Amino acid sequence: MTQTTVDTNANICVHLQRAAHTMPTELAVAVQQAKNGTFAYQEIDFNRLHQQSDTIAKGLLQYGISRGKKAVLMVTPSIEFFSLTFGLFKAGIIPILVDPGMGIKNLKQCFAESQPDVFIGIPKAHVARRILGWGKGSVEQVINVGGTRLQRWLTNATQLETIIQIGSRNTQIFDMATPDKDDMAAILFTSGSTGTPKGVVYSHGMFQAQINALKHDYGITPGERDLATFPLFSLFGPALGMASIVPDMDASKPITANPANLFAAIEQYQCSNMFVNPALLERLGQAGEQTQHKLNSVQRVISAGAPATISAIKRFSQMLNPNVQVLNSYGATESLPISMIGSQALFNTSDLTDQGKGICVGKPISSVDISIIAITDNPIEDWDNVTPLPANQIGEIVVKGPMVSQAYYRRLKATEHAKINDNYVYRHRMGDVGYLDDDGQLWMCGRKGHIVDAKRGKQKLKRYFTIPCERVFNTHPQVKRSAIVGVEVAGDTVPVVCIELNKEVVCSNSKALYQALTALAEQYPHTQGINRFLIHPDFPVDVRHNAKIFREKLAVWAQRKWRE
Ligand SMILES: Nc1ncnc2c1ncn2[C@@H]1O[C@H](COP(=O)(O)OP(=O)(O)OP(=O)(O)O)[C@@H](O)[C@H]1O
Repeated sequence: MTQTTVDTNANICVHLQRAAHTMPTELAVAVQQAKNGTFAYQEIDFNRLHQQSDTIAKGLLQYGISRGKKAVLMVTPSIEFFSLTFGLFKAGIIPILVDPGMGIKNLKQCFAESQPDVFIGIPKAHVARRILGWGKGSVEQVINVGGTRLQRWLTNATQLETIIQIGSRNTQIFDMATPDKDDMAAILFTSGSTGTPKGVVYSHGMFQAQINALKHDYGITPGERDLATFPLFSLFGPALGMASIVPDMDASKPITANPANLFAAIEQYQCSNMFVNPALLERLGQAGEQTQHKLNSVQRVISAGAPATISAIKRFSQMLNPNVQVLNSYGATESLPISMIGSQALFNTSDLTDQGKGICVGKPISSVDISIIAITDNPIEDWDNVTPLPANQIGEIVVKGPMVSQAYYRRLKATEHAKINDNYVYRHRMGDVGYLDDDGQLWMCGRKGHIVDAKRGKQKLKRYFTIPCERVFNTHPQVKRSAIVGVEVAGDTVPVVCIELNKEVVCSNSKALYQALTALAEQYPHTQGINRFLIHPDFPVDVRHNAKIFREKLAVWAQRKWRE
């Protein structure tokens, strides 16, 4: 490997190649298998991972899957998942990554839209593919990973072992694909919390920028060990010279994870880094509190994907050594990470959040430019026609930077609505609203599509932003969480706040609670006028984060309730 190859090739695998040369026998990936309280681990070092992914790349190409083809990858985190993904990148085949947690209907839509040429999956995925017709009409080759003899037979697919055999027969040194930084590297689907998931086109340059951010803004160094609970992030480990330790859990439903498995993996490998989403942070924090568990090796915790509550971070932090921070990251599939705030600084903002100032998501990551613009549902073609809003004014969050995606896959309308041309580089409209404060910190005030405009007939009376309103009501001890929605009453649109009760506090009288919440609303100008509440037994939320409230569903429910 020459230095020139590394510098001029935007393929993420050059980092793996480099690690294979500089630290060949160091651990790259360990995968845990838990059974009745005992743990086994499968391990692979950087050199073997590099070799194995080379072999798979050769095998895939020789098998007839040419460069530029698109391959759905539905493989659970395992050694094979890592070697396959790196193998695909090396071969120049574009992986399509979907979260199985998004549900059958959404998955079908994702496959119809992304038109995969190849389907690579575990037996369960193949059985679903065959029954539900996923990829019918576009998929030409199917490859199965793992399973029992019967399961393999049911898949009616070529086995990964066959691909490896084909690749092994070719003993020539493999030259990985050398894409340009703007070439498509992968298609990643959003979680679909505001509608149908959208395929985000990832370029090699975006992955590169994410790796840079992890190195420079998060301070990750080679030789570290990461408890990898999210498949995409776990891929960055080996690219950073950091080992990914994969615990035995269902990554698409983190809330169902067994904390004992995760604690054991951290202990076994003395993990210095953890990537956890807020749902898992909450679950692990509760378990840690019960058993007085300590995570002595952990030096850094990265939380991303959805807002984490201060109480959950505080509880979790009790397991950490003093001065170890939970780094809260803000971003979206389309652009990640955008900003970050450490837990110490976050705790100092909690009073402002409770008063309705939004959630502080910190300062921009280096090389990211954040602007706030006037809220509109229309497409904006050119940045030259936009005047950003001054500090402290709520508007749409717009971002620019090397990790910002430039388009959705085959979704012209969505691309038109989300991208703004700025001298041939596109800025991304996050679909969130918020503001920048005088210190340049970003405050999130909710999703644009969830704003409630109170109206008399068609005339707008007042605008309510979700997070600033809801956080005021959430300070009431009987409230676990709340969600504001718009309901039509006699031709007018009125704000209604749905309440999920805190089960630890008994609520004997809903009338008294509503009175107390109305009085709370009257205390702040931005919540004044809210006086309708409904108690909901259990908010519909996304499975991955257990935090993103499906407000569209709640609005329908609230409308029906109001009519009853
Ligand atoms: N730290 C954070 N604090 C508050 N909200 C966050 C944070 N991180 C992410 N989010 C929210 O999550 C969104 C990104 O989530 P993701 O990319 O998974 O897709 P989604 O928005 O849930 O799905 P879709 O775009 O299909 O509706 C952000 O736009 C923001 O609303």
